[in-house]
Amino acid sequence: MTRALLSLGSNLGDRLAHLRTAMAVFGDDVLVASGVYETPPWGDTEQPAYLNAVLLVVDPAAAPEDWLARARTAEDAAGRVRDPRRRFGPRTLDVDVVAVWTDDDQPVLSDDPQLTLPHPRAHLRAFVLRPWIDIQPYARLPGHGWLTDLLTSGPAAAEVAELRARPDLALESTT
Ligand SMILES: Nc1ncnc2c1ncn2[C@@H]1O[C@H](COP(=O)(O)OP(=O)(O)OP(=O)(O)O)[C@@H](O)[C@H]1O
Ligand SMILES: Nc1nc2c(c(=O)[nH]1)N=C(CO)CN2
Repeated sequence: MTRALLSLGSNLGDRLAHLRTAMAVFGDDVLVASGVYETPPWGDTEQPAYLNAVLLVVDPAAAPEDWLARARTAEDAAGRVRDPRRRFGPRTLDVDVVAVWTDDDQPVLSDDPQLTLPHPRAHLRAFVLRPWIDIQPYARLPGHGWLTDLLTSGPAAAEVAELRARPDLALESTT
């Protein structure tokens, strides 16, 4: 199992620093990082705006559950506190495994509640699909088709216009 698309989100504290914490945890396995977008809160609207980005990561030795374990490591490193009473509530860092592909480019499918693949809400989220198409214009979200179609006529299409690119907030530090 080698490739994964990860979604990063932060809306508490130093949001960019938290996204960069995730970059650091995945280190050399980051093949491409998207640009950063400022996005209105989805699912639970009474919270601050998020910064969102995605990473395409590659590790020939990583099983799907390894990506999830490393996502949790990144969230913990950013000091995430879980509030079980608030499902889509604010957080320093959220790292979701959007999809995983095998060496021979087959999507990994799973209905395990601990690691559902692809992520069951990815197709509903402009904050995942919009940064993703920047780095993989011809990608498909397994089970949901082309990103181009999802962004133009899928359930998240109307939200795309609410996202704001933040080229001033690069994930990869140039200094
Ligand atoms: N593809 C996936 N990526 C990340 N977590 C997943 C995935 N599939 C299932 N999970 C499980 O979801 C549980 C809740 O994760 P988390 O607290 O990050 O959810 P959330 O961020 O509030 O909601 P969402 O997953 O919709 O962004 C975790 O215990 C994790 O094991
Ligand atoms: N814009 C935006 N909204 C969210 C996000 C996120 O990353 N970005 N993450 C959530 C956690 O499930 C809930 N809502």
